[in-house]
Amino acid sequence: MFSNLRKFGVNHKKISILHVNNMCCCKIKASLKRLKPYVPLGRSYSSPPGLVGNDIKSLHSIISPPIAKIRNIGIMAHIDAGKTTTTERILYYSGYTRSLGDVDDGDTVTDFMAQERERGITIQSAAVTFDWKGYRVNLIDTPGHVDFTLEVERCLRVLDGAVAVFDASAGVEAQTLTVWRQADKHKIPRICFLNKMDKTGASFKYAVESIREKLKAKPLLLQLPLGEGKAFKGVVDVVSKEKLLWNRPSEDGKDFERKPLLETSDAELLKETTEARNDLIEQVADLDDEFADLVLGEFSENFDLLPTEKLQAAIHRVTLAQTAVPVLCGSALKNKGVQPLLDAITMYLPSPEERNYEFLERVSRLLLPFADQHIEIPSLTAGNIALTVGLKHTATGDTIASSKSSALAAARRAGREGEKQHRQNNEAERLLLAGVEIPEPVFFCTIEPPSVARQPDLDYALKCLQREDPSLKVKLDPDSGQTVLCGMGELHIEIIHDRIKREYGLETYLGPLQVAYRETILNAVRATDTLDRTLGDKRHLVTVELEVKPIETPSVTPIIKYAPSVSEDLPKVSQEAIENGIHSACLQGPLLGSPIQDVAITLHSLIIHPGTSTTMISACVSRCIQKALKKADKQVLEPLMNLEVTVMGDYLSPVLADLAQRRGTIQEIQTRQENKIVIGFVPLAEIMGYSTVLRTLTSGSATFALELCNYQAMNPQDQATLLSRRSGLNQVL
Ligand SMILES: Nc1nc2c(ncn2[C@@H]2O[C@H](COP(=O)(O)OP(=O)(O)OP(=O)(O)O)[C@@H](O)[C@H]2O)c(=O)[nH]1
Repeated sequence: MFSNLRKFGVNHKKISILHVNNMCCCKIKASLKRLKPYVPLGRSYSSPPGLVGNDIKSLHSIISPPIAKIRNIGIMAHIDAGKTTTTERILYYSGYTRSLGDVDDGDTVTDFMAQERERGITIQSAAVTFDWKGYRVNLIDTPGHVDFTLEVERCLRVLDGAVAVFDASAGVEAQTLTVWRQADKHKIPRICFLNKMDKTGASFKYAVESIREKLKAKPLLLQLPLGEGKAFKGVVDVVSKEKLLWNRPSEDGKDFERKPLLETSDAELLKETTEARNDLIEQVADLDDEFADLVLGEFSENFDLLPTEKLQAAIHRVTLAQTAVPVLCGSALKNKGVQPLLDAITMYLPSPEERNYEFLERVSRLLLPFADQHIEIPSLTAGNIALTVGLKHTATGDTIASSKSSALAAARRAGREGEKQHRQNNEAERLLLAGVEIPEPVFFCTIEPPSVARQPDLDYALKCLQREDPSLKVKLDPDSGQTVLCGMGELHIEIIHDRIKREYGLETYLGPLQVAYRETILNAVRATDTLDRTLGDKRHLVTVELEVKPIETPSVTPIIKYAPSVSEDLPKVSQEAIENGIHSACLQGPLLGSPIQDVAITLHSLIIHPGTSTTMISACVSRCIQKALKKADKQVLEPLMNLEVTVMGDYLSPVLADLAQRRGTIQEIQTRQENKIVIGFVPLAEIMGYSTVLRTLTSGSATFALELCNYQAMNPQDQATLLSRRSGLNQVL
């Protein structure tokens, strides 16, 4: 079957012009190597629906469904909420797999990287495509761990909708807030799935309240649970007033009963559901004028007569407008509630045509993703998600346009809009996908190849990994010449190290993991410098006078200003040379060699002897800034993390005592059933290896989430300790 497909790909050399909204979302690098017709790992897979023999018609129908029937969605959540398990059930019920994968057994489809299977977590997003009741769903499972936030963001920008999965016993957790904010930024319509309803402590009411309070979202309760914790056996569909019970003997949850609620047998439940439905109708009518007219007109006397389809259509519009979020519940692990979630995805989340993209592209090779398997396809219509290979210069966050001129035009328009700081005209937004916001790395360490001869191999591996993951930064230490890896967290760097070994066959050595500090100054200083060199028969002479001063508003890059006398007739090349000099000087502060931030630099005077090279101008400016910085009162800034620890009440005291020793600040302690949620801040330097300590302190019962809050000034005592500790290390780095 697959060989037929490939033959088809080859016979259709004329590659179609494509209208796609993004081509390079996931795992492109791996695709060529992994184009295998058979699936390893002993899992049983069904053929992608519709692919029978060499029936080209059916092939067309699977690769080109009508755009209204396409759903591009992501699954997002806090770590361990159950995204991968839910995805596994989705793939099974849609007929994509023939057996149920299990995160805990390490045999899921979407967590296919070795590191993901070993650790039971998602690291890289995986895309899969399946059909459900005549709809094509392109689904991306995104990671929940905070170290991989960028991976989530790069996916969100190509999605038309998302399912936010929650642990129903925990409600909204720290990372849920982060991904929710990211989805807000990309204006992604969402539905919520309260998973783990079978877990002891699961509470539908509590989880819904936390969505309302913490996410400031309006939940639309489309279902009510039938039982909670061990008693959870199904759901009530509030829209259609039916009960859905998974009490059949079949273990896999494929078969379930769907029955209308009856006055005779379910009087109490029917009453409760009718009330919930009436509330839902009122809520939707409040948000949608078209529906309000209908409800207030024909059906004002009796909401029961309101047709289900009308209510569903209104919920779809409200979801698309992002004025409310539908909420469903279930237990992916116990195989309950996943099919209604699939129905809701197709019914309430938008198709690409409802999301207003306009794209035109030409690419040489197209692949349809099935997690780590890929099938070559000849063409694709607008609104789909597919992969392309062989792009040498693109990196995560790029938008591919049809031609250089249209890309330039789009970039110009986007630039103009950026300058205006408002977006009344949405044109650029439609032409350019929002770039990903790359978080600043907070950790770094040196990395060395097994031998000097393998340095080029290491450089190549790091270059490829960086294109895939821009939150990984690589730099060269100017003093030692060593390669330095900068990443989002301990786990992030560990995984990169592991990938270099597995995917590029290089056994590298990592130096100790260090916190990425920053530096600033506390007072304004002026400095003058002259550089006078004769190289060959040419004299290079520059004299610079400048001022460096601290600024209130945080700014990672220096603010550059010119005194009027300098700016008058400064040639563009000299200006570029000056700015290069400023930027390079600010990369290495005088205290720790860390980047300088929150400063403004004013150039007061500049005398350039004719014939002086731009390199010499940059060098003189850079040296003058270094001189000024040395004279100033200096301050180390350290990364401060938002910390949320979930701990059983009995273990609260040792956790608090430990945090006090780590220079932690506690903001709030909340109660969530029998758990305490400790919310506060802690300097990153104090929290390295925290998971092991927390496990010991709480007998493994606590979990925590960390996220960069900001960079804050260290107090003089801590700064002095750090400087004396690092003075030896600075010789090396
Ligand atoms: N009780 C219960 N456990 C569940 C349920 N769904 C998932 N789990 C368990 O929760 C753990 C995490 O599940 P995953 O599916 O890996 O969660 P995830 O959100 O994909 O995790 P990351 O990808 O690492 O963010 C596993 O041990 C699952 O077996 C559920 O419905 N009920």
